[in-house]
Amino acid sequence: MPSRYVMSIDQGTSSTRSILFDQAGQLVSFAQLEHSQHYPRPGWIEHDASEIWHNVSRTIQQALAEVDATPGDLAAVGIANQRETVVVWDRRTGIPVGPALVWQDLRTEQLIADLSARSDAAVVAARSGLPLTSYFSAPRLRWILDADPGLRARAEAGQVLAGTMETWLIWNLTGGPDGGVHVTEPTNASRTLLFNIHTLTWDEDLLAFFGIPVAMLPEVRPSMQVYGRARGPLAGVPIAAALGDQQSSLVGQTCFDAGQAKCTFGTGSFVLLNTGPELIVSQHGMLSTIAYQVEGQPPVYALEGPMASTGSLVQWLRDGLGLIQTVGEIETLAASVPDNGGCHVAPAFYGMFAPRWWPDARGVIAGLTNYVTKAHLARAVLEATGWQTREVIDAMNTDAHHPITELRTDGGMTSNNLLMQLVADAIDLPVVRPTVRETVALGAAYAAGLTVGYWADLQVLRRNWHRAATWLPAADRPHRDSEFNTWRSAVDLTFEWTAKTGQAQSFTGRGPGPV
Ligand SMILES: Nc1ncnc2c1ncn2[C@@H]1O[C@H](COP(=O)(O)OP(=O)(O)O)[C@@H](O)[C@H]1O
Ligand SMILES: O=P(O)(O)OC[C@H](O)CO
Repeated sequence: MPSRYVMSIDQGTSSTRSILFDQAGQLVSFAQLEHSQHYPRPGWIEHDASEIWHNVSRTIQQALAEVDATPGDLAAVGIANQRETVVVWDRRTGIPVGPALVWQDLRTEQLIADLSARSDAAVVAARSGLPLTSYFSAPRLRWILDADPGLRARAEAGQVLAGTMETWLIWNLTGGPDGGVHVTEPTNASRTLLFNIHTLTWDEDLLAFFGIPVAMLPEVRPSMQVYGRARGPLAGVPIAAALGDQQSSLVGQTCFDAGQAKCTFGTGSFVLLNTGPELIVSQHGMLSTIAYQVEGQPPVYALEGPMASTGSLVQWLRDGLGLIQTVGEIETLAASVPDNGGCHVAPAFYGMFAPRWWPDARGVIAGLTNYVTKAHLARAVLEATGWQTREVIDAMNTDAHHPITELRTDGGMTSNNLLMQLVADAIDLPVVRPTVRETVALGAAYAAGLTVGYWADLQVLRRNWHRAATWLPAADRPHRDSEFNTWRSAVDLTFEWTAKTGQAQSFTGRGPGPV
């Protein structure tokens, strides 16, 4: 009997989902488990990699059980994962040597400041396509090595292994200490600061710059390739693709052509623009990254604009301020007023990411009068996501040769129709939501299914994509531009505040200027 499904494992920042998709790209079963977030000190965020692996195993079993499927019903499994989070583990026991350090973790700020001051620091952006910030993996790996005196020697001897989440999961899925395969692929490798995006290899100079022994790093394979066959609950199923979760949603949205773009609006939000075979070096604070690589083919590149604080602000209104009971309530509250009442939110809770890369900036609410109510504040929070998206899209359209003509969207925030309209207004482009919302998981399923021939080609996948709703921009452009400029002035204050007061944990003094 032909295989009925492809499984996708979406290992995200707050939860893990295992999902089965059928040939039409429709979701047929779904299992999800959250894992703990550990905050041992201000700015530190850790995950327990063993808990995550346990959750992966459980959700696989639940997703299969929901439709009475066995591994024999699966053509392949693909993995999409939170990027930049790193874990180091013992090759012989499979036990992590410490917590996984999460992509939002800021503990390496001082290390970054020291490295940035070096005369050879320019090599980092030139080879990796990324600015030297604490967002990416290498400084965290260095921190782990420095924190444990015996660890470097064990790493050099190949006794401990390092990886981002897809590497950890593939190693465990293929047997762990008993023959596990230690691999990564370019979408994840290109987020480490150690990977040369021109040659698609670990870069000797970058390894030396960060002091990372290559012996602990995984082998880099294409994003779409059979890495091995699973053992355990997926026994025998080919593990046929891995993609960083944001690149995975680009694939799930079938943005296969240069000029196609998507934004995933979640805790943070991420715009990716497919730039085709062309590696574009941004002059405006965007990241150059790999979109995906099919086995035997050159990579497809992308420009990316990550925004650190979007959905997390909505959670803050709920949990920090108690202004709403559920995140969904923000829409009704914000829609109860026609505008922001003069108030603007500059969302630098974890610094500002693209296009500014101001790690030390902290949030500002500007324009307060006693006319401003919680409804205005709620509206300003949603607008802040729209304005950040506009900054990113404006930058991409200046850098890229194929301008963005519409934005495909997914992620938890897209259930908010008012937000979708505010984003369309802000970017002055149509915003589209597809019928299948689990596009991160769908992308990894598509990638794995393509590898094993479950789907014939990209054209078949394009036909699976269907528009559920479209928001067109409102006409009042002069008013919009004036509001955007006012918001930008509020964002400028976020840097000035820290510069003048030294309020951040470790103020590095890096601010306005080239990335
Ligand atoms: N109706 C809504 N309006 C605004 N924000 C929302 C809404 N529903 C969910 N969110 C936000 O979306 C985020 C969760 O989205 P999700 O895609 O599941 O995130 P992640 O993958 O980053 O964990 C949360 O930060 C939450 O505040
Ligand atoms: O797991 P998510 O959806 O929060 O995405 C995290 C990103 O991959 C971080 O770069």
